[in-house]
Amino acid sequence: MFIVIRIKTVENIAEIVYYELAPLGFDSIMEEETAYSENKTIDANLKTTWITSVSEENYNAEEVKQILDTYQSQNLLTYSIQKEEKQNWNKKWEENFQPIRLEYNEGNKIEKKCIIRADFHEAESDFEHEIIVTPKMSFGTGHHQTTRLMLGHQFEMNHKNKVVLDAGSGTGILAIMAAKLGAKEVCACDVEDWSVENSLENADRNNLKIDSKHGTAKIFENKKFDILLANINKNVLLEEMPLYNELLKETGTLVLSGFHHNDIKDLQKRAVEFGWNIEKQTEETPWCSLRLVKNFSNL
Ligand SMILES: C[S@@+](CC[C@H](N)C(=O)[O-])C[C@H]1O[C@@H](n2cnc3c(N)ncnc32)[C@H](O)[C@@H]1O
Repeated sequence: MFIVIRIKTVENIAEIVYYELAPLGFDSIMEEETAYSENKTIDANLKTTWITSVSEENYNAEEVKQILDTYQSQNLLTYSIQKEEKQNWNKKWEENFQPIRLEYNEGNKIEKKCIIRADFHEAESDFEHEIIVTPKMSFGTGHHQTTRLMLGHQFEMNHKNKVVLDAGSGTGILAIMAAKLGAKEVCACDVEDWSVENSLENADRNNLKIDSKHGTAKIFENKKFDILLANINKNVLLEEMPLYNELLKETGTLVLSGFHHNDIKDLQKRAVEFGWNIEKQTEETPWCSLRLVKNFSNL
């Protein structure tokens, strides 16, 4: 059984509250029963119902209540908490979600890099890459800033013949991109079994093979990777950086996202402790990402 929290608030507050709940084991936050049509502009000031859940075993009632009550006392939200079976609260959105088109300005030319769409959308052949996803309960459709930040790094990195790990795969979107960019072996893991299942289904949808397992990156402790992608959250990243360090080859690249601008210093500090160089840092406010490479002068 799951503890399900419904929060009535505007989009920005929902994101901020989720940022506090994620380290307590909550999965992604999604809008319940809201279907955006192509013609409807999304009103970020509209109060809608947001839903997030945590398994009953991981639920810390006191900490959760403290977080939610702080926002409620400022009239920023109202909330309810219930025990429920896991189900696809995302269904209505999933049936209507709009494709994400990743286009970049290259001098005076627009580079149409990737379209992320569902199988019910028309194909658009002018994009260099295409990813087809049915997200169900999993995170990773390109609608969130952190996914786009991760993909942005991937487009700039050489994946040819590389061994790649997508830690915290959600839909498997980053793993699928790695395979499309020429990786010779792609592994993925997630602590939620529905995400493992979903990543395998999505890889299949894109006619690709990935080795997706249930668990943290530790499940691949006997392998070494050229590229490790981890879009999770600040606390997990800080805790697992020693593990990522172990899993990466000496020439490896680590790409991280899932943290806010205010927390970037903590991650940079940790990276320096491990002798990593910051190759690139990107931001889609308030979310950030870091691309790290091992510092050869420290070896
Ligand atoms: C923000 S989503 C990222 C999904 C996708 N990779 C993307 O970039 O859109 C984070 C995912 O990490 C998973 N997760 C959380 N803690 C984890 C851990 N310690 N190890 C592996 N996966 C974890 C969650 O279940 C969730 O699917």
